[in-house]
Amino acid sequence: MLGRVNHVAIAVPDLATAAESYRTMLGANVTEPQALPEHGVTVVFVTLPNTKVELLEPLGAASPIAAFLAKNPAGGMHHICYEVADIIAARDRLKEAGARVLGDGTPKIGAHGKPVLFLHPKDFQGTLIELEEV
Ligand SMILES: CC[C@@H](C(=O)O)C(=O)SCCNC(=O)CCNC(=O)[C@H](O)C(C)(C)COP(=O)(O)OP(=O)(O)OC[C@H]1O[C@@H](n2cnc3c(N)ncnc32)[C@H](O)[C@@H]1OP(=O)(O)O
Ligand SMILES: [Co+2]
Repeated sequence: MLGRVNHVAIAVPDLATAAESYRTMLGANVTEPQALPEHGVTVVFVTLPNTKVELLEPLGAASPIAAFLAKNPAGGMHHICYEVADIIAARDRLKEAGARVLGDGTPKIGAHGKPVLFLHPKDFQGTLIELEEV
C-alpha cells in the first residue's frame, strides 16, 4: 500500500529562522513560504535528492500544531508522509483494521495540491502519519 516517503515534517516556532538555518547552515534549497489556512500552518519545503523535509509553523489560533509546539517549544519531528496510489482504498483498509483516521475521513488537499489524510499517532508507535495520494 505504501509508496515513497513524500516528506518528513518538522514543526518549528519560527519558520523564517528555521528556513534560514537550512539554507545557510545546511546549504539546502528551501522553497518560499506557503500559507495553508485550511490546514492551520505555513510551510516551506527543503528539497532533497530522495524526499523532502516540510518545515511548518502554526497559522491562526486553531492550528493543529499549537499543542505540539506547546509541549516542544524548540520544535520537533511532527509527522511522516507516505505516498499512496489510492487514498480512499487506503483509508477504508485502515479503518477496517481499526486505525483512527483523523477528521471526518474526507481527504483535504495538501501542500502539493493532492488529497491527504492523517492517522492518529497513538495507533502508529507514537508517530503521526500523513498519507498523500500521488
Ligand atoms: C501542509 C499541509 C499538509 C501537507 O500537505 O503536508 C500538512 O502536513 S498539515 C500538518 C498539520 N496538520 C495536522 O497535523 C493534522 C493532523 N493532526 C491532528 O489532528 C492533531 O495534531 C492530533 C494528532 C490529533 C493531535 O492533536 P492535539 O491537539 O495535539 O491533541 P493532544 O495534545 O490531545 O494529542 C493527543 C496525543 O497525541 C500526541 N501527539 C500529538 N501530536 C503528535 C505528533 N505530531 N506526533 C506524535 N504524537 C503526537 C500527544 O502528545 C498526545 O499524547 P499523550 O500526551 O500521550 O496523550
Ligand atoms: Co505534511
